[in-house]
Amino acid sequence: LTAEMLASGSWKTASFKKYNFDALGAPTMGGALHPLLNFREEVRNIFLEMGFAEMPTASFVESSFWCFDALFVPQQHPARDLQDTFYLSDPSTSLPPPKSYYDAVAKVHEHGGYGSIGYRAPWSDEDASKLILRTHTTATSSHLLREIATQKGGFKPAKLFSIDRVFRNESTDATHLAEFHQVEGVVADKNLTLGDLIGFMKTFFAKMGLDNLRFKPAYNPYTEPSMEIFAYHSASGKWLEIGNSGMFRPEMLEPMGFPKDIHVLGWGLSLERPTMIKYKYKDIRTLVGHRVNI
Ligand SMILES: COC[C@@H]1[C@H](c2ccc(C#Cc3ccccc3)cc2)[C@@H]2CN(C(=O)Nc3ccc(OC4CC4)cc3)C[C@@H](O)[C@@H](O)CN12
Repeated sequence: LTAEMLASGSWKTASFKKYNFDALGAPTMGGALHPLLNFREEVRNIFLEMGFAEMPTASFVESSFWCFDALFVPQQHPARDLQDTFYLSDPSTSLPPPKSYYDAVAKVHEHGGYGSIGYRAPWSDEDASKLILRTHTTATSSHLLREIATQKGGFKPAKLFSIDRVFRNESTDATHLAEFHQVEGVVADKNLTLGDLIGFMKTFFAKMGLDNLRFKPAYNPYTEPSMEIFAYHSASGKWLEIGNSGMFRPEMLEPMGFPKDIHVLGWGLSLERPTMIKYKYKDIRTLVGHRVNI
């Protein structure tokens, strides 16, 4: 039956086969979650079943103060250079946090304190106020930790996680983009030890199917001791670097207002690296939709 037959009236004399009401319609292609968002849900569920609460990570823009200074990252640190960090031009600066906290951070950088000799370099208010695209979700952790340390009713233990986009001014290639999703777990409680950090990571990574872990001493400005984490990946038969971790330093926690016996541990990894391995992507740019001439 066509439009012409209807218009000309020839349908009246035409013979048609019996209408098959049982015929199936054309198969419709159902939608699917993007692999990255699929894996993000898997990681979110791992944290939730470990009793962690999700941090509010909506601010991609942060001040250098919260992304670096509050974390005791020195103002001369190369990570703060233009080739590693995206700086905003308009607006280019932010308002400082409450003066008492700001001054405590400036003091520990310039003169030390809490057993630390500090960086003994002149503090720059201008550097601390510069607005950037956050280079790690640890910037959000520093906001939340400050809130926990100063909340009404005093400190209460916390288990927090974040999974969101971070931005680094890096050249792109098959495994690096100028942005990626960082996954971060943070625990604040009385007298936490390195053993607790290792225990949390063993539980977390075991839920990702990584049981055989090794830890290697590393350096972060905001954690001491710090460790890189490696896992034996049976599918590839290789040891893979799967993240970084450490115990946040007193030079960061005490200016925030934490009592001396409250320790904070943290660990982090990316979302893209495991997703690429799980879904067998060779090039990260095909994972996130950049046009790639492979
Ligand atoms: C600029 O690079 C940063 C990113 C990203 C990363 C590194 C460190 C942190 C952190 C942290 C931290 C430290 C202390 C306290 C709080 C947070 C977060 C993300 C991954 C971290 N990495 C990473 O994700 N690797 C990884 C993770 C899981 C995985 O699972 C597969 C099924 C087997 C495979 C690989 C390690 C490397 O890929 C590394 O080369 C790239 N790293």
